[in-house]
Amino acid sequence: MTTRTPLMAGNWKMNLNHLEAIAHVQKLAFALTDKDYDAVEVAVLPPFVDLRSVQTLVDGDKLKIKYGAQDISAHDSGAYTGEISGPMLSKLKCTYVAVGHSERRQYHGESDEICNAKVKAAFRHGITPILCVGEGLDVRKAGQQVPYTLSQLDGGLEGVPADQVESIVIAYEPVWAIGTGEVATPDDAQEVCGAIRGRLAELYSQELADKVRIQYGGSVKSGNIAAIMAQPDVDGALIGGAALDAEEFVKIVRFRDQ
Ligand SMILES: O=C[C@H](O)COP(=O)(O)O
Repeated sequence: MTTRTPLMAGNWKMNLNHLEAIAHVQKLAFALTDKDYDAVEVAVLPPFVDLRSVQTLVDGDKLKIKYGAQDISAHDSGAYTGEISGPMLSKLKCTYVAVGHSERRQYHGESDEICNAKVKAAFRHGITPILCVGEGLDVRKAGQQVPYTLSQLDGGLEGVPADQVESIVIAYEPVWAIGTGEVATPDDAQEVCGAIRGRLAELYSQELADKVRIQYGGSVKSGNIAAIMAQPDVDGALIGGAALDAEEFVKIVRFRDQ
């Protein structure tokens, strides 16, 4: 019997300016009820430039919605033009930060070593990393999705102690399913999410592995979320496109009603 609270996190990617962000979070706040928040943790990951506006709204209206960033610098300060540090995100009271999203790995050359440094930077400043892992189509076609993803997991967690890892969130996002409309089957999601939990048990302990939330991400919508959430090792979703539509995101949060 799991006691893990599902985490539904909307990764807005490079969408919604700060004014649109306010309107969007207001729509979510209007629709979501205490019953929703009791059942599911709800978070949004807006672009950096929206975070102060979202923080002001969440603080001012005492909203239960959580928020976080889409990336974090591995460094805490200094001559790193364009980067945003852990102390800056922590000052904005970010609960979460995505680390190693496949779009960061693909377009910004983020290696497992960089992701590992970013995981450590997040923990250093009291922010929970959502470490993203997952294979591309070539790896999936070769049937190597489990070893490939576990190797990313190992790299991302290198040297991270158990007392931090027990609060981490892992997002399994098969790259071939991101923004393509191609959803992994519930069995595909379970295969890799189950393997991730198994690996956490090997690296740390079964007790720790049972605490860690593992999300699925990749073309999640209200119509497919219930079957994915029915899998024993899937504890939520990292939602891209569908999170930009407030009504659709709320339906995903209410996956139990589907
Ligand atoms: O972070 C979210 C994932 O990349 C999934 O994006 P998507 O729901 O648009 O496929």
